[in-house]
Amino acid sequence: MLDLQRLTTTLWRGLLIALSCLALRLLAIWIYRLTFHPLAKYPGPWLAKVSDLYGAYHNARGQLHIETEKGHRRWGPLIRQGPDKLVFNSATALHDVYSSNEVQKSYGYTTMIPAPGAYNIFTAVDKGIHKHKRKVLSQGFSDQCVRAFEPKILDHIDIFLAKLVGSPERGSGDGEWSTPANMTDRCRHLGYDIMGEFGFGQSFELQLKDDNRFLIEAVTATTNKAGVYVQYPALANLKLEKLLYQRGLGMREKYLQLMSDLVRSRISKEKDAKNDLLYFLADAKDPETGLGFTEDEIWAESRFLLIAGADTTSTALTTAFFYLSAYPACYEKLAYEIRNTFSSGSEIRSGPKLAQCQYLRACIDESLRMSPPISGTLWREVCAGGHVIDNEYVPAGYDVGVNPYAVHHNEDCFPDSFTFKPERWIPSADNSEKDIERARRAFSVYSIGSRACAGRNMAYTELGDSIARTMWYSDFRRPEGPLGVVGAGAEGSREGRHRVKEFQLMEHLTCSHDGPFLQFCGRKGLTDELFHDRRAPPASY
Ligand code: HEM
Repeated sequence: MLDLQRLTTTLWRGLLIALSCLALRLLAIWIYRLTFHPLAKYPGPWLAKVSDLYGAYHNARGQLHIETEKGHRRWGPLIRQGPDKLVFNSATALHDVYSSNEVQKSYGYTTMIPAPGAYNIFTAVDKGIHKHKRKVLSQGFSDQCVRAFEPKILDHIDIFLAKLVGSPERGSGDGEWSTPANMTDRCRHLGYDIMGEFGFGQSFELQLKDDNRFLIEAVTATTNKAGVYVQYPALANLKLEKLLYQRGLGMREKYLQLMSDLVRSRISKEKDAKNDLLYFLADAKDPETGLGFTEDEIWAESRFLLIAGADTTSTALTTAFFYLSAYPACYEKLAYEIRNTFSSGSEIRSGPKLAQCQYLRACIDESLRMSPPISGTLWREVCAGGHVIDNEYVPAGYDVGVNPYAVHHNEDCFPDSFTFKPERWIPSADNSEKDIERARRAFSVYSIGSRACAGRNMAYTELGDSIARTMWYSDFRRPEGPLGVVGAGAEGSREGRHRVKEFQLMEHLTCSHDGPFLQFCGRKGLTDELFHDRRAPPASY
């Protein structure tokens, strides 16, 4: 009995000593990080200086972009946002970081690798591996490939519009408005269907039926988890997703199965059956080395491409609908441009007429500036020898970056930055070429340099066609009442969520959002061609 008591006391003592040692070690690390650490002199939130928990916590809550923007306003253009991380806020820093050879993608990206060696173009930190992947994949993103694919994009957009307008009768222009539709859902379904076809030669048919709509929840769970681990890579070892994203991860199994079936069935088809991305992945070779992709690599790329292409573009489209419905003068100006440039809806496709719609392009860029679909800092690690960023020397081994949301709301680059002003992208008496050049230099929605977005051609084609065709065939507006403000900031909310004309993004790796709800009304005599061959669009919404 006495022995048992003694044993318990010894165990408790041991535990207490172990905990005290751990606490002391942590304290010593924190004191070091706050005082002697090479980045100790930089300002920033206290928690960020001592631990990456700061970034993980705010990312999990979808608000790290907002905290970063607020941080710059409080502490200036250079802040410490993790024990080993610096975030800058200027156009010069943007170019110094992302166009430089002295940095590489940060270690955090490797937490997204599903199995050792299974890199994709996005997660490959090694510059040589990336270069090979980029060369092979870029062939599938060429202008020529996107143009060849455009008729498919247009088919999906016409389904999107037919379902929004609802019926050909509503195209009578008699002011009968559709029931409000949540544009987050509609644009996601459109974006995934287009990407299914572009990537794998097969639509997921999210617009038409709900069988595969679980994909969106599965991808969201994946990006939410990845967003946290990129901020705090050590957390990946704890496998917290089993606790935090249980439902989404259940969906993930179904998603992996669906993707795996898709990839297998596509690979087994004739190689040149269609010019989709899988064709390039399966068959194209690096023009210099003659090397292609293995089946594992194809698998890793296709999973990434779905997220890269569908999630981002659908957020961009939703955002454009939000701002156009929030700024009636911009809506009118765009409607005028589209309705006076084309003579029929089917004429709206890439070509000289669409290219001449400069207000359309300005609206797209301004939406992307206001609410970038990738709003988080894209961390880069400084390579051996260190690197000078915006006149600041950063030693090797530290992570650096510029936050797209913050730099897009830097008043030196974008005056009146929280107002949607497409005019800032167009030369005029009030807006010189120099002003536009300054804005362009700080525009980082697709990032810049060798790791910049490979699919921006495709994104602009999808966005331009969707918005122009919507403006051609229909009018849209926000409904009265509470539905009319879904997705907007609210007065009285915490700072950063308080702007009623700003679309609210929850930043993870890509972004989640809700709304806006919109009503549609077909333009008189114009919607018949939309409903041609689809008299009864399935009423599955
Ligand atoms: C508005 C829509 C889009 C936005 C805002 C966007 C943004 C970005 C950004 C910021 C990056 C750099 C990521 C990093 O450095 O970690 C990126 C990379 C990439 N994006 Fe996009 N993207 C969009 C659409 C697309 C589309 C439609 C595709 C494909 C069909 C695509 C394919 C890629 C690929 C392959 C990369 C990796 C490039 C590399 O590392 O070499 N993106 N994108």
